[in-house]
Amino acid sequence: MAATIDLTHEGTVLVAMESTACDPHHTALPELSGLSSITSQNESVDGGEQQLRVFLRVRPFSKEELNNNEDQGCVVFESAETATLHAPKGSATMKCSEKGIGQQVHKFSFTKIFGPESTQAEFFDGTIRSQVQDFLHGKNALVFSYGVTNAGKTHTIQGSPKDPGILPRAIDAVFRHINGRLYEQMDLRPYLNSDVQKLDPDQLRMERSAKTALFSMLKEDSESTRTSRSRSSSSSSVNSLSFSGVSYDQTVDSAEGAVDDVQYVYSLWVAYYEIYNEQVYDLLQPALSNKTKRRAVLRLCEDSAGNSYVRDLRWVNIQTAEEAAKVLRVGNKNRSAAATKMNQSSSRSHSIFSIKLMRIDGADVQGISELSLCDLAGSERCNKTKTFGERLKEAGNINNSLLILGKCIAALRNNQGDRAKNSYIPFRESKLTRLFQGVFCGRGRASMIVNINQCASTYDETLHVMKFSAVAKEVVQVIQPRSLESLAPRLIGRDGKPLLNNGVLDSQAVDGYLSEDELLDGDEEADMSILPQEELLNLVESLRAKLLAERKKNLLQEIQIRREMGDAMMQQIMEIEELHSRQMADLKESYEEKMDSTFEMYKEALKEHAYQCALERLEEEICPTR
Ligand SMILES: Nc1ncnc2c1ncn2[C@@H]1O[C@H](COP(=O)(O)OP(=O)(O)OP(=O)(O)O)[C@@H](O)[C@H]1O
Repeated sequence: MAATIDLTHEGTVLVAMESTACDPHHTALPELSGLSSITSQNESVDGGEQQLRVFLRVRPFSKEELNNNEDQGCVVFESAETATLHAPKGSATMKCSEKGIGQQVHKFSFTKIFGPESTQAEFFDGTIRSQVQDFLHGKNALVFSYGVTNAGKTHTIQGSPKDPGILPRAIDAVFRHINGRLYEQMDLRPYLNSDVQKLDPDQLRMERSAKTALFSMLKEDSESTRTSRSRSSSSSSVNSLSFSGVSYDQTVDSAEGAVDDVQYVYSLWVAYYEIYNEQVYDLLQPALSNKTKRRAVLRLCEDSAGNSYVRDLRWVNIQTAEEAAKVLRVGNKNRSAAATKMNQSSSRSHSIFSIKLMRIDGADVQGISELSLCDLAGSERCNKTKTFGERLKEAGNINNSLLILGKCIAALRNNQGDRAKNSYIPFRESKLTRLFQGVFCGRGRASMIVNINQCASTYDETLHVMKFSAVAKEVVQVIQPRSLESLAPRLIGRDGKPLLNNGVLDSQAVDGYLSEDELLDGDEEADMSILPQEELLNLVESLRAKLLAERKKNLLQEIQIRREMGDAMMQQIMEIEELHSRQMADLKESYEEKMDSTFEMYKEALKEHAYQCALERLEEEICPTR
């Protein structure tokens, strides 16, 4: 079989197959059985280039899907890295190919494919386990799952209590590595993008009580669940997810933890937030008021090095894997409550669970690394969603952020083909891509998980997802080697100014340091409606004054620009006029020359004619005389 893949500049992939001699009902993936080794291809720890790792996970059919005849052999596994999609009858792809547009069969390759029989443990081992190891050694990592609704994204990332996904497994691996070497105080908290804030005793007290309050949200919940459980025996995975069910081969983690980094103790902090309708919400902050259930909108800002971070995001210090599970449960609970309030499905937002790990040596923080797991919203397109009112805005925003993600990936891929080209990458056009920018630009390693189902009814959407992933797989990440200084984060005090750095006051850092307020983006919108009335009036007044001043400035600028443009145009007109009169004079001269020469020609011709006539007349007169 031969196949050609043509990547167009819009980021679409055209795949042409010359033969389709594969069994359309073949879904087993023999090469994948017994998979337990860590994928080591394309790995680089200390900088260098590597391809973006793209993993395909295909979920099994549910009973209802099998009853509804959804199994039409749409997905065929060719090898552990290659799969083909076969358009079923009735799909838009099939209809197009019957009209001679496009192909019925599309072939895609991945870093690794995980078929319907693959277990959660196999998936973790074969995908992000190596990234978790890098994270433990100070590297940043981003994992994001992409696919249509109901394709298995949440199952892959969170899983269920009995069958935990990559997130609980990653946290378990981290605690196994730490192996009791925990920094038990909570006085070093993540700050901005990759700095650390030293909390004073007051702040520490507040931090502790905030953590207790956070976990008490679950207690209330579990009491109400207990009463409701007597009514319904089924409990959702959201409320009962626990990491205790994690079981896999831990020898690698324990061995590595025992050998290196023994001098360090570790402090672990987690945050859980979502991006819905292009607004960032903290999933660990309860609604602002019980009445409106309005949530605070968080701002996306940048530090002095241009790295994005979510301002006022709640970071929670965790001491056990069980505490991390609790944080996840609180976040899931707030997420589903907000979704119910908004009459929205939680799968319409992008949710991000971030883990920050500080390596502490004595009194110094030696390094901080971040692992983020992002469950993207379902990637189905507008025509399939109920596009009215809020839903239209929501669908537009989801599609837009995924579209921008696609554009960024395509631009990254195009730029690497021709480095001189260096075309614009629209990271700033969506919140999601602003957050991912650092990792895509070399501040860590990214992996993409592509989740698909095999249903015939969603074939066209699945094909779209696969095309997206084909572009992503072409991206080569250039990982920046981090110098020793940049490994040590700045330690910030209560006033937001740098404290001691390795025991010495860094005066240069103090001078060059911008406080968080100074770093705020001017163009960033916040949810103003949450401010009290008086503040809003003051804000309106100051904005009005600013607007008037801006208008005046703009008017003066406009007059100046108009004058300059008028002068420039007049100059141009005069030049054109001069050019035209010069051309006219040249033309006149050349026509006069031509006229003179024509006149001379006619004169010669007339002379010749008169001479001939005279000769003829003479001849006639001479003959009779003879
Ligand atoms: N690998 C798998 N093995 C068994 N069941 C799975 C697998 N993947 C997904 N499922 C099941 O399929 C259903 C849909 O999965 P899931 O909720 O994870 O989809 P999703 O892509 O996150 O959807 P949404 O975008 O709506 O959140 C769930 O019932 C889940 O348990």
